Amino acid sequence: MRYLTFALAKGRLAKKTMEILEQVGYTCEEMKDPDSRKLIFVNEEQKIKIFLAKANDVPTYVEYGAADIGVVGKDTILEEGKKLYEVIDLGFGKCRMCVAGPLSAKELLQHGELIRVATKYPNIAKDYFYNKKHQTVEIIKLNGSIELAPIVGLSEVIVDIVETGSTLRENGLEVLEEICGLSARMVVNQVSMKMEQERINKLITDLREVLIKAK
Ligand SMILES: Nc1ncnc2c1ncn2[C@@H]1O[C@H](COP(=O)(O)OP(=O)(O)OP(=O)(O)O)[C@@H](O)[C@H]1O
Ligand SMILES: O=P(O)(O)OC[C@H]1O[C@H](OP(=O)(O)OP(=O)(O)O)[C@H](O)[C@@H]1O
Repeated sequence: MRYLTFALAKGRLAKKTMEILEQVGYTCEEMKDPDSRKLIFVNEEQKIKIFLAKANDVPTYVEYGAADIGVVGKDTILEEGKKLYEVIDLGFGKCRMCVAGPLSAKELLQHGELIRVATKYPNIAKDYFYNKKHQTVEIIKLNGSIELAPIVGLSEVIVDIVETGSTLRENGLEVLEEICGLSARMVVNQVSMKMEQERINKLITDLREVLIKAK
């Protein structure tokens, strides 16, 4: 039997991802060592390999088939636009992709003004403003602390993730428009879906059962 390889997003989603995989019987004890610098873990018995990668890179590993399966946020899937199958909404890592800014920017948005939009997600922002709202905007790519942009005058609004809303609140910003809801998803390589149909379908069925029981 060939190894089934999982690419998991490190960071916020990693712990819950490992927990849910354990609930369907996939384990990698070695991964739990916090001091380990090892990048990939093998479970010989279960014929699986698991590696943690930067969230943005997970769709790339899965598209090229370096991983059969990936677990990553819907925001990353939308932003990366890779060819893969999205098979399950895992229900954790829930948050929203929003346009946010000071309340005064609401009018600029409503009047379709040529505004500057700072974001870590240029493709999601372009799709929203160009294709859905038919509004011309200038997109400015940033890599973090996006909420700073309207405060220091880099942009009028931002497109970013909102979970509890604390970061916006503490910086005098508000949700101005909601783009979409987000959560962790399982994605599958298109060839693996055919070649490893039986094992992957069983994994999907088992995950669905775990998710239903947890409700
Ligand atoms: N409050 C939140 N902020 C950011 N992401 C969140 C939040 N809540 C849930 N998520 C989800 O968790 C995923 C991973 O977030 P995480 O911060 O670990 O990665 P990242 O944003 O790629 O990290 P970084 O670029 O800082 O390394 C996001 O892609 C998103 O789907
Ligand atoms: O609504 P909240 O619960 O406040 O969460 C949202 C914030 O969390 C994320 O930032 P992160 O912590 O990943 O840091 P970053 O800005 O450096 O990406 C996101 O980009 C928001 O800034």
